[in-house]
Amino acid sequence: MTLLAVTGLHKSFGGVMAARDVEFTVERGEMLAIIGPNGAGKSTVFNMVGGQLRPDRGQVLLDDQDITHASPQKRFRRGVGRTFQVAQTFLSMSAVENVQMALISCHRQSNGLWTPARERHREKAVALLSQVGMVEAADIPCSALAYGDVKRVELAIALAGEPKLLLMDEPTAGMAPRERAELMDLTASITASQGIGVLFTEHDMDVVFGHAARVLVLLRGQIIAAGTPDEIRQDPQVRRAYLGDEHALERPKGLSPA
Ligand SMILES: Nc1ncnc2c1ncn2[C@@H]1O[C@H](COP(=O)(O)OP(=O)(O)OP(=O)(O)O)[C@@H](O)[C@H]1O
Repeated sequence: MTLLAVTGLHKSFGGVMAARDVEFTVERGEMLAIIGPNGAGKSTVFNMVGGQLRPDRGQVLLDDQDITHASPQKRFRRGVGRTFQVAQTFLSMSAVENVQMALISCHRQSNGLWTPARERHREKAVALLSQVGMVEAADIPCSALAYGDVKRVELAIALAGEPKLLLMDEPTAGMAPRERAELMDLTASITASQGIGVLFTEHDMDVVFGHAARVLVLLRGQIIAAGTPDEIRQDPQVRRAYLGDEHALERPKGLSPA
């Protein structure tokens, strides 16, 4: 069964049609990237899947269940996890405490329990940090970690919710090129092995073409192409959309779409 099925999504802001008739699917273990020039509608589509925006029309199905009008919290409980452009960790808390907090919140145990908070879910939190290669930094405050390491902790936090679908909003923003590839390799191996579907937006074309199984290209709210990275690279309409530069999608680094 398809994990995520989006059909006929429309959203307009006043006279601006930010998304029109957007349709796509994400399978278990698949990484789908949404790309497009600035203002193409990527955030709008992303936020309609995450529940931050309500579509004017259309449907979002997760595991065949209609979540079109569910709140972000309800989607989270159904298995939609999310990471943000700027990492959302508590900087004064250690890496493991951040993951423990996420686990406590997932189990809705914020108060009234006998176990001191610092011990709750510690074992599970350490296991999650180990998955993202951060176990040795478990007791270091996030404020003292390199940004790339904070992003790994954030991935562990997102995994604490045991998502079926992970939404990643520009996951590598602000990171050095090598760290970007490492974070995405890690994400790909964890999500593929656990059958988690990933939907991500990204401006770095190395990340997109190096890590997405499929790519969706938006232009003025509409999908103009969908396919494998190779298919997208060869698509003439996509090439035109990127600055009219036919080599734009071949550049090794730092593509800035129009
Ligand atoms: N809350 C809003 N109110 C009015 N217009 C909006 C709003 N959000 C988005 N838009 C408009 O909808 C269109 C799509 O915007 P969106 O932010 O989804 O694009 P994007 O592809 O994510 O762009 P970027 O790459 O710059 O983040 C743009 O024309 C934008 O100005």
